[in-house]
Amino acid sequence: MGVLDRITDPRVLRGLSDAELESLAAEIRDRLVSTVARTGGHLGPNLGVVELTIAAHRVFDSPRDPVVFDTGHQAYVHKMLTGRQNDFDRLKQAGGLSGYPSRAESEHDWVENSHASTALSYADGMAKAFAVRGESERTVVAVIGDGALTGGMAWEAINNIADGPQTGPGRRPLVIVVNDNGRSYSPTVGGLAKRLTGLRTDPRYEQALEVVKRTLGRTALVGQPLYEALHGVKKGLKDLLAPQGMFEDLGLKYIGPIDGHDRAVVEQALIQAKGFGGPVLVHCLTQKGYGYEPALRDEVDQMHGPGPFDPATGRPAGSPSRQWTDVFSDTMVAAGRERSDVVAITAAMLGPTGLEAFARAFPDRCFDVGIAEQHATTSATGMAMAGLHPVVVLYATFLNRAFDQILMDCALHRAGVTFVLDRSGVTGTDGPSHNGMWDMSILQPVPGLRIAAPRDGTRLLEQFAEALDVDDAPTVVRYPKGSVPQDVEALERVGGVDVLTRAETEDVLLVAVGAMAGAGVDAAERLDAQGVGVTVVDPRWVKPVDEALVDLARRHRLVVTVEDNGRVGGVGSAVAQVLRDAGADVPIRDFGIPQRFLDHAKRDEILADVGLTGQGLAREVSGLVAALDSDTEAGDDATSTVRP
Ligand SMILES: Cc1ncc(C[n+]2csc(CCOP(=O)(O)OP(=O)(O)O)c2C)c(N)n1
Ligand SMILES: CC(=O)[C@@H](O)[C@H](O)COP(=O)(O)O
Ligand SMILES: [Mg+2]
Repeated sequence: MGVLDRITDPRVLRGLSDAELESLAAEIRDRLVSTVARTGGHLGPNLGVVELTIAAHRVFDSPRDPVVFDTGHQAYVHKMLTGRQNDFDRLKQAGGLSGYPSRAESEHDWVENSHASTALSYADGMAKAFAVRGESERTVVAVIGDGALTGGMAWEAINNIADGPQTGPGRRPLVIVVNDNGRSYSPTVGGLAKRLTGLRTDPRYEQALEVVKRTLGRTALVGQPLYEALHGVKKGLKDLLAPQGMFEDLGLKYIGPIDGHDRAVVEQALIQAKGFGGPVLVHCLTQKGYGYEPALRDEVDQMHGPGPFDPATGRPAGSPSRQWTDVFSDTMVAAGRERSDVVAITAAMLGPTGLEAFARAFPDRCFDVGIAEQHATTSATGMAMAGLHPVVVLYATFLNRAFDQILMDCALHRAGVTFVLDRSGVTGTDGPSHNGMWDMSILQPVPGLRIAAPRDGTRLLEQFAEALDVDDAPTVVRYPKGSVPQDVEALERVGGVDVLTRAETEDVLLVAVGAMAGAGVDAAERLDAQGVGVTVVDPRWVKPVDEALVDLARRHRLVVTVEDNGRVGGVGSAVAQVLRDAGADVPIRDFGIPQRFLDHAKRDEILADVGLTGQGLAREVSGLVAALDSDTEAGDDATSTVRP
């Protein structure tokens, strides 16, 4: 039985010897590599926080002292130390452990969403609550990466935290642990990163670490006295310790920089920080992928989030088929060659969004703004105002936080900005906050904005080109995670709508949005075998709704829409509204993702579970047609049965 198996509760950590703690760290790393090699997941980030997570759980009393992880992708070690090590082998599997903290899994998990730069705000709120409740002996710990620190919300929180009372009954003990590994996926960008990274590249960096280590190790001081001691000893390195000045100028106490892989030093720093009793920032220097050579050697992203891989080499297991992202990557490079006004913007996700090739080909026309989707949107609007056609490439779910910028900055100015949303629809194993299931709902009210949902790679290329030709309104092109399907050729085009199948009878008009075309065609074949005639169409541009759908609808007994987006306020709702406004009295039923947060599982498992498959759709539509038939026989109003 190893040490890890004995950790039934984080308090057990306090009784371990240094040797046992060393062994524990090694066991955790082995478990991380062996499990993630099978399941896929955030290997690099978690290898980088083994020591600091052990230290945090030895010094603080979770869950009474909340330990909050920004983004949460680096909480696997926390899960192992809070009694879930034996469930770890089912990481990210349906019914298994979530890849992020989960309140349903453990009282030690406070925050479960995985959108970056939020931890300090949660922590600020918790610290304020403890002060109001007279529980200022509780300390809130927030672990935040250098990448997440490039998100604006983190600075809104720091502005508040630094302003809080440092002592007395209303004090708010809050320890910010900056896990600074110098990277998001790729090296972290921006002025802040340069100040933080400056430490690593300056030859006096080792001296700084040594100074802090000696001071921490030698003194029994805590709180203010320690702080003075540290400050005084380091003042000779003041210009090197730029981050210290930056945070202190804001009124935030700063301890560091320290070696985030030296557990004893991290513990001493946390003990001193805890003793301070107010808000303190502990700056840990770590390496993403630490302790696993293939990750450290991975120059792309230090195995930030690999799929299954060979643990001996770190190389991917199997060869992935062509992904939607690959098609976009090639399309974007071609567009860059054709038009010098086309530029790209990424929010710290150059690789995952397929922009690396464009960045290599056009280094001066590709901008990484850090994890800052709101800034990306309005900066792109500025670019469009000044004569460029910017392409902002995000995961669909991360667009949510830039809604006001899209509405009030981009659309209000009719700016020709193109948003490319990868990971739209159900993503699956990354859990509820990563599904791209809201974009075609939240963007419906945006005046002038247009949305394209390509059904395959060829249409992605076509519709992206059409989007680039729009210079007086924001355009959106959205596609899902995973392999790009075989092309689905159209029989004809009616207005802007592609007709994909025709039948002898025009019973059902099935409007299949984007990647749902395959399921729509499959459903049509199944229904045809039951004698139900289905015309499947792909609207291509789903906003605004193409008027051609009205005439097509009038020729059928029933209209069905299907989209890889939330049902509420989605394309189906918009089509129904257009049909109503046109007086097209045809029953309509819309299919989409139900309005709930989806537990993690594979994309196909979830799509089957919510009925967004050919089989599921055929079953539902068959029932609707049968209801129409019985209504017709009974002479009832045919719409009474199927109107939503
Ligand atoms: C709002 C938002 N944008 C983008 C992402 C995608 N993302 C997940 S982790 C990550 C990098 C985080 O870097 P850092 O905070 O330094 O943590 P590390 O992985 O280095 O431990 C990004 C960009 C996200 N989760 N949330
Ligand atoms: C934590 C985070 O937001 C990203 O790392 C995300 O998990 C990547 O998702 P993909 O694996 O779909 O690229
Ligand atoms: Mg980082």
